[in-house]
Amino acid sequence: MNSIIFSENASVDLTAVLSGIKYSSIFILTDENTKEHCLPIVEEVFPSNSIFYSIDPGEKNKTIATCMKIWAAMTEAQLDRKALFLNIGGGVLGDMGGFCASIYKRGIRFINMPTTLLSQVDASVGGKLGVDFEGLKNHLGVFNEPETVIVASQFLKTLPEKEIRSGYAEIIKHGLIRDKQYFESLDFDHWQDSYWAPLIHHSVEIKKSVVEADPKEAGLRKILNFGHTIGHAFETYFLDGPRHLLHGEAIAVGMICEAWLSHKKLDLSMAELKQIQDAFLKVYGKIEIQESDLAPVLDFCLQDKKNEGKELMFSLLSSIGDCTYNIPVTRQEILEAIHYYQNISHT
Ligand SMILES: O=C(O)C(=O)C[C@@H](O)[C@H](O)[C@H](O)COP(=O)(O)O
Repeated sequence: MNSIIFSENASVDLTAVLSGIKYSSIFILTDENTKEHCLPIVEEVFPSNSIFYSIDPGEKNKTIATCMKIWAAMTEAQLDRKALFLNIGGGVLGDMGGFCASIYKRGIRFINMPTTLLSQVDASVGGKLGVDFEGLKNHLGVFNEPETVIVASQFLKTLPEKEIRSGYAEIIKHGLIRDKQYFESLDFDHWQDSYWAPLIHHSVEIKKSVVEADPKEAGLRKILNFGHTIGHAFETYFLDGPRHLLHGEAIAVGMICEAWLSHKKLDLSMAELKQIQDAFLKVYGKIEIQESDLAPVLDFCLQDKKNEGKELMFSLLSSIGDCTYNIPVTRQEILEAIHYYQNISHT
């Protein structure tokens, strides 16, 4: 498992990390947002021969086509196998940059500096790397750990509220799957005023405990995917259109639908289902789903990585704080879950 540094000062900690690694050259990947807002925070640290490369931001650019541009830039810069790759960005950039580093000349070392709340509490742990393919989320990828991850709270100040809210969904998920007390300690009415450092720390601890027990998702790690079968399907379906959803917004919908499935198929009580849906609706409101959305969303669920053969396998809650995996769910049940969501009254 890689080391994770919780940093109060990104420049100081990056300097310390780089001075402990021998490398021939350093390739720094940013996107157009982090180039403007985050790179200046650490720029002074890099040697004069560093190579900087920036990509367009957003999930729609998490593709092999973008990887090919990155690999071309690495090749043009003549990076050798002792080169070091540094990702400064959110989950999309970290997953894709780590993937590029892992494939280039059969793999060079990389460091992650996650800059969004989402990537600090989620992608910072567990080495899931890759890209979307033919519209399917993370369809191509590998497991590979960075040398080090530097989680610097400074970067959060550069984010719009919508991005923070997106990351908050993964924090809520960590409570739901592993720690009821954590879930109940969250203030859904005033989530914007949360003190993020302890939440990031605790979420990382929860995720680490799961990943350490099952690094390659043979079993237990599937609980981290709660809300993601239906959530990823909505995220993918809305990706290019005007109803585009951030990852956290999509999995918030997914977690309400999958909480309903948990109530129907496992022991999640009606009271806890209501507690969960109220929490998400307070923070994310409700999205409009039309009948014509249902068939394509169901088709995307068929491609989920947890499925076995033709069987759709979900991670569901027995109660808040307790998640079980490999629960078969039918297409009809998914439809019912989405109908449940559509019919919730929310003002
Ligand atoms: O780390 C994991 O394992 C997770 O499932 C965490 C998820 O929150 C994360 O979004 C992950 O990238 C999803 O992976 P996928 O295997 O469903 O593509």
